[in-house]
Amino acid sequence: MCGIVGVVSNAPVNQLIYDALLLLQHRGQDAAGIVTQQDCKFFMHKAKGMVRDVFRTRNMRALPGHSGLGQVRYPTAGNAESEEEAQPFYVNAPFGIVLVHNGNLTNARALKAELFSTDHRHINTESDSEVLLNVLAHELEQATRGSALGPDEVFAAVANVHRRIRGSYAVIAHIAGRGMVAFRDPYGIRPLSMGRGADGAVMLASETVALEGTGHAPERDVAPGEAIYITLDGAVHARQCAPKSQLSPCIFEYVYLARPDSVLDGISVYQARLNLGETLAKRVVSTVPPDQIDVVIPIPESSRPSATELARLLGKPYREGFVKNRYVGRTFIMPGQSVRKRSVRQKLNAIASEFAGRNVLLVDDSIVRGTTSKEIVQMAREAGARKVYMASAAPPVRYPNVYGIDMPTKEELVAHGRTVEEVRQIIGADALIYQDVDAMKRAVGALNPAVAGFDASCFDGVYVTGDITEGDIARLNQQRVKPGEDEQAGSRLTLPNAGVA
Ligand SMILES: O=P(O)(O)OC[C@H]1O[C@H](OP(=O)(O)OP(=O)(O)O)[C@H](O)[C@@H]1O
Ligand SMILES: NC(=O)CC[C@H](N)C(=O)O
Ligand SMILES: [Mg+2]
Repeated sequence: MCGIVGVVSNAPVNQLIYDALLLLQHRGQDAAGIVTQQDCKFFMHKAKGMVRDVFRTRNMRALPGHSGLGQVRYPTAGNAESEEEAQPFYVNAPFGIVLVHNGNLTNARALKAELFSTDHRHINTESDSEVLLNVLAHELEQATRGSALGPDEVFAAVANVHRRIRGSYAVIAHIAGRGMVAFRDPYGIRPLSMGRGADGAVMLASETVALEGTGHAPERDVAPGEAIYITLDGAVHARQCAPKSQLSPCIFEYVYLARPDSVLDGISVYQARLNLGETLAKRVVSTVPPDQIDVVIPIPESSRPSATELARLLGKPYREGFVKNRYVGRTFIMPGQSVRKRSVRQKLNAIASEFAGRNVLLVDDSIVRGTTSKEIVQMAREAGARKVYMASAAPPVRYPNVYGIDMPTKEELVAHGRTVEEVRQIIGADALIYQDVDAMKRAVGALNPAVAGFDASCFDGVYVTGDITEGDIARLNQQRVKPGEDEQAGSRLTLPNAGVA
């Protein structure tokens, strides 16, 4: 996951995009970028780092114009270390296009070869998003041979993009001097919503929190397979561009990725987490007799809604036993296991009085590598807890994700190939209670009957696009550039980071 935003307005948009990116920071902490457009020229600044660190006043001043895009990156393809892979990406022909992408293409390598041999396009990074931009550019070029660029040509191009690319993609692209096009993959794996400001500005963003937080009333989601084309005068055109589509969003958005105050595809993330707490309560009761639990303690931040509901249903006090250092980011989306491990202790500290002599039920939204739960169980014991039970609002994470969550190999997942009892021993808890896969799908799905199903592949190994083999998973992992490898690769041309204008 990454966070993306695009806006067409009749006033300067640089601050608006910055504010929206701050509201999407939880979706990507590695790099950030903004591009604006004025008089058919793009102005861009992007770099590694969090939004606050990437943009200084001088950078903001150099982003004029009434339309633009932004992105916060959480790398899941290519090279996490590379500044060049920060988004937006730019291509000069046809028209001049910039693009931001949330998701992960599963056929990027084959497309890269095809782009070179057939379309004669050169890709200069390892990023799947640069591949995606070039496919779109090629298809726009084809669609406008002999005709001017209008909604029909844009939609024809997007239809061909759907034909060529595989995987997950929520995309916003800006065509210089013309308009902005947004589209989602035919399963709607990654989210994308549209809203409108009182002044008529149209904004697209990964989550409704970015719309609301910048004064844009959420209007609707971009449908799976649909494309929306907004011309620079603010006129909105929409068309279904995929031959077949079926709304199957990534369930991990509701479990962990999205902010609880967002509504994605008609489902309140907060309510989804409450529901998960409710179904988890039933599992807890059948595993640990309630009279053996003194207190329910959440592991901040994402588990709080589930933990409150769980405590309420068990009739147990809900207490804050861990305090989060708000200046440390989300640990799961940090690159590299050693930094993640160090960050858990930097991020969370126990309030000893909440643990001393008590049987505590710790609640987290999910256990992925087990980094957090292992540390936390130990911290609870060090703080004097008598018994430490652990409950996860999500089922065991057993399979790699190929759609934009950084879980590339099964070996790194603590529950892969292990029984619940084996995981319990590893994290050192006195009991471990996981959510059930079907119960999770029912708990979230009940909130919008229009959702056909979910991509829950990291829990059940069923990949919603239906075309993923073990070999694909291994190949996708191999294609990622690990820290340190890029320097050895050596000869890649380094282009300037900013200022395509
Ligand atoms: O088993 P692990 O590999 O440790 O991953 C799971 C943990 O990571 C996430 O927390 P994170 O600190 O990223 O964010 P949060 O503050 O939103 O909970 C998630 O909420 C779990 O606590
Ligand atoms: N998680 C994402 O959405 C990442 C987008 C893209 N695959 C990248 O790695 O930059
Ligand atoms: Mg957490």
